[in-house]
Amino acid sequence: MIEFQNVSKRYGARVALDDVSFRLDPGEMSFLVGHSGAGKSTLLRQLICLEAPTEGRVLVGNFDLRRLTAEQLPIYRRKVGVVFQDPQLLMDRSVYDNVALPLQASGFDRKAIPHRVEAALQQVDLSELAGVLPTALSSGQRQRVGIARAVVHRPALLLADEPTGNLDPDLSKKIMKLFTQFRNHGVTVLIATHEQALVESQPFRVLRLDGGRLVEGQ
Ligand SMILES: Nc1ncnc2c1ncn2[C@@H]1O[C@H](COP(=O)(O)OP(=O)(O)OP(=O)(O)O)[C@@H](O)[C@H]1O
Repeated sequence: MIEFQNVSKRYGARVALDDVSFRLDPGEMSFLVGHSGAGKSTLLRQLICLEAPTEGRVLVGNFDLRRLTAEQLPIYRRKVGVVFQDPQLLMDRSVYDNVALPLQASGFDRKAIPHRVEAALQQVDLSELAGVLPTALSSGQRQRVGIARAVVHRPALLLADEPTGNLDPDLSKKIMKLFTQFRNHGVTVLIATHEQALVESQPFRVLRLDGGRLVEGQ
């Protein structure tokens, strides 16, 4: 599903990723760990095509990210769901509207949108709160809205950057359970996190970056 081939990323003289190679199989779930500044977010940015590597190649499914055309980029992006530490919801729009937004923006069949949004909200156990504003939600609920928004396109790949960073341990476990459920439906999941206890409590592969080098999990 994902293959990094000798990927390096430099910002001027600063090396953020240094000759990183690994593969993730379809439906595999893994953690991306490492100290602050180790290169976790940089690695995720290559997968979202926010940046290109300085050297090396990133393959995702049938896509070689270096060779994506302008027409292929939005098609690729719809195959990738992204969850951030702060879900950055639109506070003046309902939960439903927040989750519907990516579908509306991509020109998804309008008649099919309600069904898709309801299915995504059901997956994160928020169906009953579809009509409320995010201001009325707890931080754990807001994060679940962010996850519903990330999966509403039914992506094959789900990336998360510190998705439990603002949550207490019980809520973190609940979020992890959701990721595991997506994995059980065949989604490839890669979660960048600082939370060692969370990583140790789960049976998944660990990719560890240290100063931009992949030192564990290749
Ligand atoms: N746009 C940029 N311009 C210059 N340097 C950058 C840029 N983005 C990242 N870096 C540098 O690349 C290195 C890796 O940063 P990155 O944000 O990927 O680490 P991280 O492991 O995600 O850290 P954290 O856990 O603190 O988010 C760091 O030295 C960082 O300062």
